Amino acid sequence: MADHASSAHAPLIQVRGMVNRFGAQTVHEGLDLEVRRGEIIGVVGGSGSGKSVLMRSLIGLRQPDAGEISVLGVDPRSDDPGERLHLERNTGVLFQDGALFSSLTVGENVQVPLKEHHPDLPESLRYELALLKVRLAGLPADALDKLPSQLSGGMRKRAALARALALDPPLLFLDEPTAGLDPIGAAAFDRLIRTLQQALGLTVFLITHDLDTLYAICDRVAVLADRKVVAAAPLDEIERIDHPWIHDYFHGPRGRAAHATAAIAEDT
Ligand SMILES: Nc1ncnc2c1ncn2[C@@H]1O[C@H](COP(=O)(O)OP(=O)(O)OP(=O)(O)O)[C@@H](O)[C@H]1O
Repeated sequence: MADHASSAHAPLIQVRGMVNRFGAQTVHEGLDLEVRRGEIIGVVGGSGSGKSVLMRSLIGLRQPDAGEISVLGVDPRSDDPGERLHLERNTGVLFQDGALFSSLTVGENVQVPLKEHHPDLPESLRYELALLKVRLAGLPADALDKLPSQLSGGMRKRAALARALALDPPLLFLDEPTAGLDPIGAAAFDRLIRTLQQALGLTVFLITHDLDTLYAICDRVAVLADRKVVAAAPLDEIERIDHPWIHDYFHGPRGRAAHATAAIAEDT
């Protein structure tokens, strides 16, 4: 494992010159990105700009065509089983659709990573840990014994978050966590992520289309356009960048509304 992973100041994620192609289509061409320890970085970009492909490359589900990636000091596609295990144990992932096992209860879903990585844990302790994560994700204890189909969309997201937190990972990947939630549910989920990030010292890589989320909880925003990250900076800096997609996104009607909501939230 690379030594720089242990340095408190080293970026937790570093991408250099990444290329991703599907046949004749080039999705990323020379993409660079750094994610700093302890930040929530919001990743935005038009539909098809390659946000999910970027995330899949970072969690080792896709081998980029070129470039260097380091996540927690290791290459996510390393052949070394120890390095792969290190990544699996230290990253939590919340996929867009939650990706819960539909035939397992919420409690059993949360216990899946515990069983896989800590098979020697007594069953009673595994149950207690699952209960803790479910409560941490803001669900009532009785959600533990329910099937995902018996929960609302917002509760399913929380259950998936509980599973992502099962192994106490320092790094969390969230793909559109508030998609499909009503504005009040989305704002509550944003607050939950911020609270957990602060309480647990998490680093969060968060793909979103939700401008309210960006204004509410992101420390920096990375903008994907033109097949790369065209800017990664705090929102106030991003808003001032002269780029057509950034301008349309942040200064269109939805951008103005989100800005106004954030200003009101700050005043109250
Ligand atoms: N497995 C695949 N095979 C072929 N093309 C793919 C594959 N995965 C992604 N792509 C293409 O790569 C491009 C980027 O996809 P990606 O899902 O990363 O976009 P996105 O920015 O996450 O979009 P959205 O905001 O709509 O979710 C798209 O044009 C998509 O069709």
